[in-house]
Amino acid sequence: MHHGTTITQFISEEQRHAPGATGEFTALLHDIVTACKMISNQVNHGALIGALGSAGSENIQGETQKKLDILSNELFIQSNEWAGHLAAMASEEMDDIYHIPAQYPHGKYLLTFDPLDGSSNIDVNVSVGTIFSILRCPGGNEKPTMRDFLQAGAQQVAAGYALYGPSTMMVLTMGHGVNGFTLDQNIGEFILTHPQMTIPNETQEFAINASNMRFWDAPVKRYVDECLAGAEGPRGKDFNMRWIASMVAEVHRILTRGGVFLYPTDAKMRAKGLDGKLRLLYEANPMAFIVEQAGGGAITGPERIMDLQPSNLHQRVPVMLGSRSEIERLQNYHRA
Ligand SMILES: O=P(O)(O)OC[C@H]1O[C@](O)(COP(=O)(O)O)[C@@H](O)[C@@H]1O
Ligand SMILES: [Mg+2]
Ligand SMILES: [Mg+2]
Repeated sequence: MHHGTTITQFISEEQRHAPGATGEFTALLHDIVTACKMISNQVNHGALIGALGSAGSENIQGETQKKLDILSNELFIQSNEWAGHLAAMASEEMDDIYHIPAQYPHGKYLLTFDPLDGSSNIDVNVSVGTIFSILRCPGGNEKPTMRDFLQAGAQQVAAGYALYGPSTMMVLTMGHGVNGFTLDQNIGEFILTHPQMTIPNETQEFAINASNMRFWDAPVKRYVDECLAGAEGPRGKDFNMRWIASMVAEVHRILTRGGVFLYPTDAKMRAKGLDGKLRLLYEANPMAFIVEQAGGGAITGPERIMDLQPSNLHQRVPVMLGSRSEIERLQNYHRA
């Protein structure tokens, strides 16, 4: 019986055609895959291993950390620090960059990650995920600094996410389209189940946290109002709405059946000195890379996310992503 293509086979096959590939990148992705399998295992066991609930601490963004946020962060580090592919790492759950300990060899890549995205959903047993992005380290691997991480999203070498839902999936781009893999728990391997994922251009589904409606800027208000007006409104069609509060699950839905996801900035955030909710380096950029590689668009409102020059590690940005024609419309509304 043919079991299908494993993620390891898939990555190795792609790298075989990459000029100058040393195997370092392939090995790095392998370690990331292993980390996600370990996190999947912890998330699946939930209350059985006492993993639910809050850890009683806060991250640099002032958000309460869940036990599984911290555990996932540790698993990601342990799995990726030893092999010599990385110069440094950065994570939502760590204030500063993580230097590779001196006893391990250093490599040429940088890894940023959100170890557990949507963690407010953990205790209610709704889908969560892991998001990651791989960059080259421009300053060499001897003394990487925070500045090495401040690269536009367009510089990403690869990006992906793991989704811990009814099944565990890994969705990956290495800059040649987007492919999805499903974890076969019996053999412990991700198998290619969703080759060449693409986002339909048109859609009738949007996702936004409407509890913030009274704080929205005019272009966002206009867009949502027009969707809500349905067949009788200017759009001439009815729209459906979803809000999971796990960006990974929202992006996965959009990759599967189209749609748009909006987490805009608003008056309430600006009053707190924030530019958005989602983080540029380990949420917005990797998701923008995946969405664009699947034929969709990803903007802040007026600008393409992957063109932004980051100014700090935990920078937040407004995010609008999904079906291309809707993203173009939203961009036009923001530029009008
Ligand atoms: O709770 P809100 O305001 O609806 O925000 C939901 C958003 O927050 C996030 O959960 C942020 O990620 P973290 O859980 O990693 O902090 C996104 O995944 C999601 O889209
Ligand atoms: Mg997150
Ligand atoms: Mg998180």
